This record gives sequence, C-alpha cells and structure tokens, in this order.
Amino acid sequence: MTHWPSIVVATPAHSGVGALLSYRSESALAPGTLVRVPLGAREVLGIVWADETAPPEGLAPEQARDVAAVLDGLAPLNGRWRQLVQFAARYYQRSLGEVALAALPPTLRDLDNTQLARRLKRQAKAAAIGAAPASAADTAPPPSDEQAAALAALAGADRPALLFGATGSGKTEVYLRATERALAADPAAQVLVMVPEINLTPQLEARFRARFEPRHGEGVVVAMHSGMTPPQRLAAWLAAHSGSARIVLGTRLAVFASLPGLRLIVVDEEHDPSYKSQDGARYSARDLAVYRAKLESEALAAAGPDAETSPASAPAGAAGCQVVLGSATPSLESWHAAEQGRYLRLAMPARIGGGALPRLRLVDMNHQPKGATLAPPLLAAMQERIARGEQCLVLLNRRGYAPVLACDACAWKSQCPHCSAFRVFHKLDRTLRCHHCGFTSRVPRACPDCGNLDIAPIGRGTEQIEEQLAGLLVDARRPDGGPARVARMDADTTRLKGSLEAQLAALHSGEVDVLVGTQMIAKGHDFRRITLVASLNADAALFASDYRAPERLFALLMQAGGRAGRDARHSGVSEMWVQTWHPEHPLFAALKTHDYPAFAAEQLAEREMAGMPPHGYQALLRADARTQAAAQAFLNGAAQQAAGLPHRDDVTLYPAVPLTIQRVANVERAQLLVEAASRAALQRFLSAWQPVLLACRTLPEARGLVRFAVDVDPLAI
Ligand SMILES: Nc1ncnc2c1ncn2[C@@H]1O[C@H](COP(=O)(O)OP(=O)(O)OP(=O)(O)O)[C@@H](O)[C@H]1O
Ligand SMILES: [Zn+2]
Repeated sequence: MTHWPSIVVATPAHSGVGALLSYRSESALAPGTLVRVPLGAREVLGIVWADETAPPEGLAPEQARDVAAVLDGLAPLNGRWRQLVQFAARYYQRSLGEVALAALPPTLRDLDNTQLARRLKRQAKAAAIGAAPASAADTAPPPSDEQAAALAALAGADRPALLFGATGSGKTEVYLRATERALAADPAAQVLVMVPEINLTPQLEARFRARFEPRHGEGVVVAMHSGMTPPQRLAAWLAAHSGSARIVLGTRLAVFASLPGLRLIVVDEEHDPSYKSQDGARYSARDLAVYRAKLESEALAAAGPDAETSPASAPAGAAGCQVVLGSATPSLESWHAAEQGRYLRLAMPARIGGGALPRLRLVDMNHQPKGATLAPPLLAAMQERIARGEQCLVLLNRRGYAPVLACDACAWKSQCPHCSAFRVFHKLDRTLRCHHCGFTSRVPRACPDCGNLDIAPIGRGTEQIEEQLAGLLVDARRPDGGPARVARMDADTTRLKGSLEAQLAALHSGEVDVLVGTQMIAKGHDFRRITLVASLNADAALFASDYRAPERLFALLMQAGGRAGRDARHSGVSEMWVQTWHPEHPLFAALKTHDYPAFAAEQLAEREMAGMPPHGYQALLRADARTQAAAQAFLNGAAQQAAGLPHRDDVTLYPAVPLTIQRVANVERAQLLVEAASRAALQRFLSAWQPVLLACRTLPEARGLVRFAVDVDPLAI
C-alpha cells in the first residue's frame, strides 16, 4: 500500500513554504523517523511528522516524489520531542522546519545511510570499551542538613523546583545526588544538566564523570555545546538518543537533545541571560526546560499503571520528570513563580562549612585621587592578600585595552566604518577591533584625519587593567618571597582550545595571585583561595535605560562576590569591593546584606506598577534594513496593518525605534515593542500577525528590508 507521509524539512524562517511536505512511500513510516527526501534539486534530511494513507487534497499522485531513504539505524524521535519542537516553533514564531532541523546535530543533516551505519558501529564499539568503570572515583560527601532537606523536598515535588542556594551552598552536590537518585530509580532514566556557558562545563563535567563513571562506565556522561567539533556533537547526540549516555551536560542547545528516558532536568545559574538565544529562533532554554519536563511528566502519567510505583502511593512528582532551576540570584520571573506557589522554593541560605558571605566594601570614587583606576585602599587590601598567599579577582566588563582611541588635535575617534560603535584598541597585537562586526585594522601611527601623532586611548579595558596592576603590584610579595603574578581571563585569552582549562588550572593551583577578567570569571567557578573580589566599573548599569539592568547588575555582583571566601577557613576575611560614584544607590543596600529577597521584592513592585515582566508580557518585532527609514517603515506598516486583526485590542503596539547600536555591519536596525497583559493574549495576537508580517515585506517604503524577526519574551528592550 502506498503511504503519504508528511515530512518536516528545513525551511528558512519566512520562506512561505510550509514546513510539512507530502511525499510518497511504499511502506508505513512511524512519526519521528528520519528520512532523506528530494527537495528541489537537492536531497535533504527530513523528519516524518505524520503518516497518511491517502494523498493530501490538491496533490496529484503523479506530482508526489518518493522518500529517497529511511535512516533505519536510528529509532524515531519520540512524540514528546516532536511536541517540544512544535511548541518552540509556535511560541517563538518560527517555522517548524527551521526549529526541528536546527535541533539536530549539523552533521546528521549530511549523512546518508551507509555513513550513518559506520558512525553507529564506531559508537557501539566505543561504548563497549567505555563500559569498563573508570578509576578516578570521587567520594560523595555526606549532605549538609540544608542539602538533605532540599533533596527530600525535591523527591516529593509536583512542580518545578527553584533551588535558591547561596553561592557556595553546594547546589552542585544537590544536582549530583538528584541525578544519582533518578538513575537509580530506573535503568533507562536520563538526566539533562544545563549550564549557561561553555566555560563552566569542564569543571562540572569532571565532577559528574568522577561521580558516575565508576559505577556506570565511561560513556555515561556526554557534553553538548557549540564548542565541540561536528563529529563530537554527532557522537554525543547519538549516545543520548540511543540511551547509552545517561547524563547530558550542555549549554542552551542541549535543551533539544533527544533523550528518550528523560527524568530530570537541571538548569544551573538559571538567571543567566545566555539561556536566551539571540538569533534564529530566540528561545529561552530555561523556559523550554520547564515546558519539556511538563510534557514528559504528562506522557509518563498517561502511560499509566505500568509504572512501578502506584500513582496513589507515590508522591505526584516522583514518577514524572522533574525540573530544578538553581541560582543564588534567581531571575525575577522564576522568583515571582515561586512567590505565587507555581514553583517550589528550596532554600539553602548557608554556605558549606558555615562560612560567611563576603563583606561589601563600597569605595566612593568621589573621594579618591583624580584619575585613579584603582582606589588606593583597594590596592593596599590586595597587597595584603597577596602577602598572605590569598588570591584576588578583579572584574571589569570590557575586554581590550581601551574602548576608544582618539586624536588630541581633531575630532577623530576609532569609529567603526560599518557600525555605530567604536573600535576597541587591543594593545597586544596593536589592532583596532570592532566587537560588533569584527572589522579589524592595524592601529594607525598617526591620526588618519589630521596626521597628529598624539592619538590616545580613552577609558579602560581588561588588558589595560592587567598591565596597570602588574605595575602597581611590582613590589608586592607572596609568602614565598616571589613576585605577585597577575593574569587575565576574557574572551580574548580563552579563544584557543584548551587555554581556558589551562588558565583555570593556573588559578586553582595558586600560580596566579590576581585574576583580571570580564563577567566570565564571576560565574559558577569553585575557586578555593580567593578572598577579595573587586568590581571596577559597575556604575553604567545603575542608570541604564534597560529595565533589567539592575537585576543583571545585582546578580553579577552577588555571583562575583560569591567567588570569594568559598573555603570557610578564609571566609571571615573575604571582601567584595565595589568602586562607585553613587554609593548611596539603593541597590548597594540590598547587596550589603546579601538580601536577594528584599531586592527582588522591590524590583517586582516596580515592575508591577509599570506592567513590566513578569507582570506583563512582551515581544519585539525587529527589522534589519539598508536604511533606518526602511526598517522603521516595515515595522510601522506592520503595526498599521494589524488594525482589525482578531485580538488586536488585547495588545499595545509602540512606535518603531532604532536600536541603541543602530547600525551593525552596515545594516540599520530598529524594533517595535508589543505588550500584553497575559501570555495567551500575546500569543494569540502574534499568531494572527504572522501573515501580515510576511505581506509587509513587500511594502514599497520598506524596500531595502534585509530581514525581520520576532523576539518573544525579549531580555532587553
Ligand atoms: N555536603 C558537602 N560536604 C562537604 N563539602 C561540600 C558539600 N557539598 C558541597 N561541598 C563543597 O562545597 C563547595 C561549594 O559547592 P558548589 O560549588 O556546589 O556551590 P554552589 O552552590 O554551586 O555555588 P555557586 O552558586 O557559587 O556556584 C564545593 O567545593 C563542594 O565540593
Ligand atoms: Zn563594526
């Protein structure tokens, strides 16, 4: 009998081609089966979405093309996975084909059956070797009382859990034990652990391997992030899909991993903005994790009484798939959900070993010598630490040597010719680099406009602070009499493979005394000998127009401070120094007492008054065009043509505005804000608006439009 499967193929975001195409097949194909199908002149990877026994209306049987091949070495992607990508596509206003195919490892798209069979064989062989237990076992410490209480509460949780644990309270140990419990409960169970950034994976991966490889064999943990080579990513994906990997550690893209036995999802540092994708489908991996756990739980509940424990006796959550969001500074969205009881809050306020959180020292820059980068008392405090063999962390959110290079004699500045931004001066290789478009050139010897030889850096970046500190600390001595060592860690120093690991190792071993870096150094790391953390230029965020700026700054400073005094023996002397021109700012009052709940309450009250998230719902329509006028014409046209659409009255559309950095790589950018009082209302309107947006691309006044995108639940407006 002939079948007419509808198949999802990769379609560009707004191509107008439906994502589902009908093909012909002589055999039945289960939904989720991976196939290769002809598309135009090419042959592409597709996913069977539904099997039909009759051709769809309007398709003449002779027009239909045959499925070219079935990748029958792979089990079909299950229904929950398909529901997840379908939901993500709908919610974030993208095509199903784009989201579904982007969720698969890139290499898989290009493999034919023979190549795939070869990979699978290699994989099976590796798994067989890997089954031998690894040797380096770690011994799980007995859980602290708080950890034990959190784990007990989690066992019975019937809702997403918010693990609100102070920095150094041992959240990772809770994740490890919850994972252990999930794996023990079911021989097919799998666990997904997400971290915001690649640089957090090595340490976490080491801990998970040490804990689980001795018992479960070498292939039990796999990593999934964009820093892996395509073959590594494919191997990890296949291991997860086949069930041979029981634990997947990854960044946001791992939320789409195929995990047929998924029973637990951990989202570590859940407040981190990196969980929100900033291009393509602008999904929030944290929000999708919560949704995914719900889907999995519903499917398990529907599967019914074949579960080992009877639903009546087991706590509601235990038989489902749990999700744990962990942070010392939760996102206001998650905090609000916990306040409302939609999430279960598990609090771990104390640090392991009973150590104190670092004391806040605000340095009023109004009272410091003019032009000082580092206030003298801060420098003295650092020297003291070095002499005692302790380490310091210096945080500055700007890489490079100086953000701008300028001529003294004329108005020349290191403007990027392609962007409305300055090129950053990098001293090490004497380049001017645009951090937006990548445009790089040699530093000119003289001013390109007037020939003046005096061109000077304005402002400071990490490279300069590293240089200055090395000079300022030239007389500082370590306990062994040796000179103090200053190092830097940012996106520039960690670009090469292995360099990040090497730099972290140098810090852990005590080789480095002072580490200068961007926010990269503030997150998640378990440094043991740091007793002083300094933030040099936090002020910009205090008065930023972005309403989320205070939330982000508070989190960053709490997290950065959290790197200090993690060893209870030093915690009594640990300090967080913040240089500011506005020491009276209320944000610092909450920071001083480490009072996240107070800060959150105040912020949530402000947001409620303003109808801002989580007390309101937003989406952005963004447009890139050759001219700013075309970008805005498209946006405003789309707004006008929304008149009369169903649900139009449930949303507020604001006029189009240019982005703060208006031009990047010669493309003009603008956006239009959409607000609604409920998520459902926003979603209903966006769905109705989608066809209008497609039509508005051809407005005569929008000629020059390059692309548009909808950003649902945007992080910055
Ligand atoms: N029950 C325990 N007994 C002894 N040591 C523990 C225990 N639990 C955790 N630790 C240790 O405490 C330290 C801090 O734990 P961890 O890194 O998990 O903190 P965290 O809550 O994730 O902090 P952050 O949010 O700052 O990343 C680690 O060195 C860890 O090995
Ligand atoms: Zn540029």
